[in-house]
Amino acid sequence: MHQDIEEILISEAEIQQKTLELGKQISVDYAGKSLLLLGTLKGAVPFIADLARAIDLPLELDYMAVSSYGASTQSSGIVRIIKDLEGPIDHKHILIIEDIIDSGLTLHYLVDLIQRRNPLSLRLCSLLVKDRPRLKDVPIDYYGFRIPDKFVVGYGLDYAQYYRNLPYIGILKPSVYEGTKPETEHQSPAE
Ligand SMILES: O=P(O)(O)OC[C@H]1O[C@H](OP(=O)(O)OP(=O)(O)O)[C@H](O)[C@@H]1O
Ligand code: HPA
Ligand SMILES: [Mg+2]
Repeated sequence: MHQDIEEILISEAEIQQKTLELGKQISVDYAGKSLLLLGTLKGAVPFIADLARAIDLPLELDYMAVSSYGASTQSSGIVRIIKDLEGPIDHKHILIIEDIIDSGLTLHYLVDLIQRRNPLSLRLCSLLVKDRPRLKDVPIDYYGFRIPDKFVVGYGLDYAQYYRNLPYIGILKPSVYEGTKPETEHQSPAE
C-alpha cells in the first residue's frame, strides 16, 4: 500500500466487479438504444474507460473538463468548465459518468447545463457517493459504492493532481494535506 494511504476502502478487484455489474445493468436499461457516455475530466477517466468496455450497446464517448477542487480537499464552490462537448446532444441519450459525488455542486451544475441542451434523456452514474449532506441535491441513477465522509484518492481521484494512478480507492492520511508538504512529489506510488 502507498505510504500516504491510511486505509484501502475499495480494492481493485471490487472496483472491477462493480463496474461489470453496472455495465450489465446499463446495457439492459438502454437496450435497443444508443448511448453517449459523458465523462468528467479528469477524475472519471479510469472509471469511464472500464465502464465503457462493460457496456454492450452502440456507444459514443465524449468528455467535459470541470474543476472545483484545485489543490484543496474542500470544494471551492465555483465549478469551472475547462473543456466542453464536441457537438450538439439534442438527439442523444446522455449518461453522465462521475468518479465521486461529494458536495453535489459539480453534478448539479453539470445537470443544469446539459438539461438546457435538450438531450433525449439524461441520467447520472457515479462510482462513489459520499455519505454526507449535499449542498445541492442531485438524482443519482447508478452508483457503485457509498463511502464515509473522508477524503479519498486513487482510481482517478486526486489530491493536488497526485494519486490518480493508484489502482484502488484509499483514504488519504490527513497529515498529507494538513500543512505538511505532500510526501509523494518525487515518488511513484507503491503497493
Ligand atoms: O460533489 P462535488 O463536491 O462537486 O465533488 C465531486 C467532483 O470533484 C472532483 O472533481 P475536481 O474538481 O477535483 O476535478 P478533477 O476531476 O479534475 O480532479 C470529482 O472528480 C468530481 O467531479
Ligand atoms: O474525496 C475526494 N477525493 C478526491 N477528489 C474529490 N472530489 C470531491 N471529493 C473528493
Ligand atoms: Mg480533483
